[in-house]
This record gives sequence, C-alpha cells and structure tokens, in this order.
Amino acid sequence: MRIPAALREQGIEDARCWSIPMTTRFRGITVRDGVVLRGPEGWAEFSPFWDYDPAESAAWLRCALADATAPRPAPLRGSIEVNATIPVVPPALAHRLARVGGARTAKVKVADVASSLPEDLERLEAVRDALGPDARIRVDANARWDRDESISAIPQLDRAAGGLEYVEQPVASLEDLVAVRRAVDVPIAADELVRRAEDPLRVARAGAADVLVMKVQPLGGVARCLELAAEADLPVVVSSALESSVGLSAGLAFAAALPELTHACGLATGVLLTGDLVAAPLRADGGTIPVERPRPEPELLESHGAPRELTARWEQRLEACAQLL
Ligand SMILES: O=C(O)CCC(=O)C1=CC=C[C@@H](O)[C@@H]1C(=O)O
Ligand SMILES: [Mg+2]
Repeated sequence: MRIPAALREQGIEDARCWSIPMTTRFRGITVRDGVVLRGPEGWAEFSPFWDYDPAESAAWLRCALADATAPRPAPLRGSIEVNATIPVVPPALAHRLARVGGARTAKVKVADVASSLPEDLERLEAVRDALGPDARIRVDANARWDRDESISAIPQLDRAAGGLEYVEQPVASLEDLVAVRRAVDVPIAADELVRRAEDPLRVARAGAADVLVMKVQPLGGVARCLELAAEADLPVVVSSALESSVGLSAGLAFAAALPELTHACGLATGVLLTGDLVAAPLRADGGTIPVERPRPEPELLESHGAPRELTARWEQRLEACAQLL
C-alpha cells in the first residue's frame, strides 16, 4: 500500500493492510482490520477502530510510528499476567472462554445492547463457576448505564460474581463516575474517560477512579503511556485494542516497563481473532504472556491481506492522520 511521505521521511519503509475475522462479535465488530508499518526498530500496528475520527486516530499513528522507529523501554519483567476477556455470549460459552489460557482473572462484558441484566448475571455466575472462588472477576459496562442504573446493577453483579475486583467505566461522564464511586462498594476503573478524553489524566486528578485502564495506541504510544502512568499515580491495567500480535506486543512492552504492576492486564485478546500475522501468536498460557516482539510472517501478511477497496480506505486514513502528526 501507499506510504505517506511524512512517514517515509521518518523511517517507515513498508506498510501492509490486513483484515481478520473475529471468533465472536466484540464491540459490535465481526472483522478486525488495520495496518502494520515497518521501521528501523521493527513492525508496529496502526489500527484505530472505524468510529475514531482522524484527530483521535492520529494518537494511534503516533504510537505506531514511535514503536517502529524508536527503541522500546527496558523491560522490568519477562512475562505479564493477563485476564481472560469474555464477550457478551451465552453462559456455557462464557464458562468455556474463561478457562482458555489459564488466567486467574476474567473481565466480563456487561450492559451491552444485546444483553439484559439477568443475562449479565447468568454470565457472571458461569464465569465464577469456571474459575473457582479464588479467581478475580471484573466487569466492563463501556459507559452504557446512567447513574441510577449503575447504582442498582453493580451490587447485583457483585453478588452474582461472588465478589467483583472492579467495575470498568459504568457511566460516561466524570461527574457520574464520581457519584457512582461514592454510592457503591466495588472499586471503579476508568477506560473511555482515559482513552477518549482530551485530558487522559483528568479522571486521576479528580480522584474519580481506583484503577486506570490504559491502551497504548489511543494514548499515543508506550513512552507517553509511561509518562501518563507516572503522573496519574494510580494502579494501571494495560489493555489491548483488539490488536494482532504486532500491536499486542507494544502493550506488553508498556506493561513490562511499568515500575509497578498490580493487576492482570487485558492483553489476552488474540484468541478473539481467527488468525494472526505472526507464526507464534501472543497467547496466554498458565495465565501469562511472555514479553516478546514477534515479527509478521510474509505468508500471513499475504493471506490476511485486506481486499483492494479496504486497503484504499486505510491508505486515505493513514494519509489523513500523517498530516496531523
Ligand atoms: O481489557 C480486556 O480484557 C480486553 C480489551 C477490551 O476489553 C477492549 C478492547 C478494545 C475496545 C474496547 O471496547 C474494550 C474495552 O472497552 O476495554
Ligand atoms: Mg473498557
């Protein structure tokens, strides 16, 4: 595919567009697509979701550009503990997915348009049953509740799960998050208020969350995430943006370089894709993923290569974002 001049000037030598079907619908998506870029440090991923406009997507490109052209920080650990990620699926499938990869923490999606509260409760019961009493279970509502819905749903979810580690982004606004956090006993994590906010640290400064979920692409890259985490001074959960192993490995690099890592990270999402760009995909085993930087396989870049029309859309997107760098 065509490489914007601004990226060539900064050392990008190759760019490939890919598209891989998901195993289950997640975030309303059934196919994941994106671009991988090659620079002097290796391959890096640029894969903003399609609902991110060019201004927001520019942060994803800054991440890819830095990861392809500048060395990653020194790792402080060789493997990262991860959580199983459970989409909105029936209880029997949730039970099965919770055990894939041997994680001792699961994150369960709730409050989805495709799911009622009773169904969310059943999904949580199934996950607890699968993992046993010592596992940690967190839920992610993706800002779909209002204040009152949160305050009513969270204690019910907490009971069904046999105890929740935290609730991720129950409501959209900072003000509502503060109110919910005051009203419930379960700790609160912020995600959208970090990754889609003009000021990702506002939530930390306001004391509105107990945990920050951080994703390297939307936040502009590994180095910037390390700066933000140091300033936020809150426990960080590094999570994926449903990347291929090329992008997941940047998340692992961030998690590996954090001075303190107290929670399992949401980087075991490779299993939600039906294929990958590397020969040995980054997958959880015994609940951890090794901190590695696998390189894409030429045959896999070929076989997962995006159709021409999709590639043209990504070329336009890359160009628009490159102009905003
Ligand atoms: O945190 C995890 O366990 C996996 C990543 C994950 O849940 C997400 C990745 C990308 C987009 C999001 O809708 C979703 C999230 O909201 O955290
Ligand atoms: Mg989230």
